[in-house]
Amino acid sequence: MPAVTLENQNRKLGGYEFFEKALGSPKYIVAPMVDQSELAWRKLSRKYGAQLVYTPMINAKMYAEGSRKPYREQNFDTVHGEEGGPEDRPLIVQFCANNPSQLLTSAKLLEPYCDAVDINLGCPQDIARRGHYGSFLQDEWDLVHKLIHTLHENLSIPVTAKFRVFPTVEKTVEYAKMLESAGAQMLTCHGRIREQRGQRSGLADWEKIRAVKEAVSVPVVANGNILFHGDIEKCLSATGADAVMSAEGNLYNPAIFQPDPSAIEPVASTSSASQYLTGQHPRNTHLALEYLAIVKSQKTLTTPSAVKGHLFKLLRPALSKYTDIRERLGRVRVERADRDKEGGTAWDKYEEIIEELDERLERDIEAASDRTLEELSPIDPATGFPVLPHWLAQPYIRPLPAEPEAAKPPAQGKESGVEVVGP
Ligand SMILES: Cc1cc2nc3c(=O)[nH]c(=O)nc-3n(C[C@H](O)[C@H](O)[C@H](O)COP(=O)(O)O)c2cc1C
Repeated sequence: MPAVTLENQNRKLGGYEFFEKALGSPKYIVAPMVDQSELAWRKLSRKYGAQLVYTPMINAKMYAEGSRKPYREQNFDTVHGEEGGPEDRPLIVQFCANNPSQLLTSAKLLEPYCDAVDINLGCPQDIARRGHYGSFLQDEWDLVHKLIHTLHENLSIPVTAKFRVFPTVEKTVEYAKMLESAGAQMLTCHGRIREQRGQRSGLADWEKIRAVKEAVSVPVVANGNILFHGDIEKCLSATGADAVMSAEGNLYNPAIFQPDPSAIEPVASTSSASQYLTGQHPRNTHLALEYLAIVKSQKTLTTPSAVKGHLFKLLRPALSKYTDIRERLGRVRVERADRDKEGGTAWDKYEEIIEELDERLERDIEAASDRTLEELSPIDPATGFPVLPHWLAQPYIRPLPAEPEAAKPPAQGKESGVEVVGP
């Protein structure tokens, strides 16, 4: 383990100094997302207003084991200079780990390419239970302390942590204080408990995030319940947090952070869609084509599963109407040879199909040209949220589960829970 040098400790920014000087006081943050917050997506998100982006979670054990070279290449490409390069900053690299020395080995390898290293303490999935990481470390405070403290003592850049809340405010606050005392220089608080996952995701609890923010001195990022642009300010004022982080909202609409300057004044009536239409909702086919152009322009390879995942989420509203296109997109296969060529023929095939979809959307837009966006966005009685026209990027809102946890009214209005499909 490398020694703690005075030079390291002196150079290192902490807390708000780190937040302001190294990160540029970001308010809009894209979450770490396995197979979805990859370089190409980070670039698209930044173009549409994201001010800080996390890498997908990297497994520190596998990354540390140098023999598994493909794992390293697939998870952070240090060869082509794009990942962590000037266009990819500020950037936080996230690891999952349960072994401080493996974590340090991996973090040291990527330290030159990012502004901080984050530890995933929130993943609730079975894979995390089996791998003994994420939210399953919530009961092992000594280990969590050690993971954070090891990076705090030995990296030249700060360590941060992303965690889920506990069932009680008291325990949540105590945990957050422990993370801070271990050396975390920024905390991201996901306002759902470990059991809130999959169909039982329900709502994030912003009051617990507020309690954390009030209890610690380092910057706090609020995560959960951000579906529309308007939710950002609601969240910031309800939690007092320094920034918001979006995962699913960003995947379905990477422009979620951008206000729409032409938006009409929101009407204070719950039956009106206007209160949700204050942000930008670009045409989804345009976003998909823009994303593919980024994928094709890079030397860094994007995994076929990441590309497919993004296209299906972005285009979801349009594909629900044009199911023949959905089937054709689903049939596109990416051969190994494609992946090694620049771009690859599969990306061209996707483009061709999406351009055809775009022509259909163009006709639909023309046919609806005499109607306002609000008129075209009826409220869905099942969710209480508007459904925008199928050509626009928009959140995917699932009805809340009929479980008792969903019966709890949100403290701040009508924010809905979304089913979390990742860690
Ligand atoms: C596709 C996907 C992948 C995710 N992967 C990660 C991950 O790698 N690390 C992590 O800490 N959280 C991960 N998450 C959880 C999100 O970062 C976030 O905490 C959660 O989705 C709640 O935010 P949201 O309500 O904005 O979706 C993932 C979520 C999704 C939807």
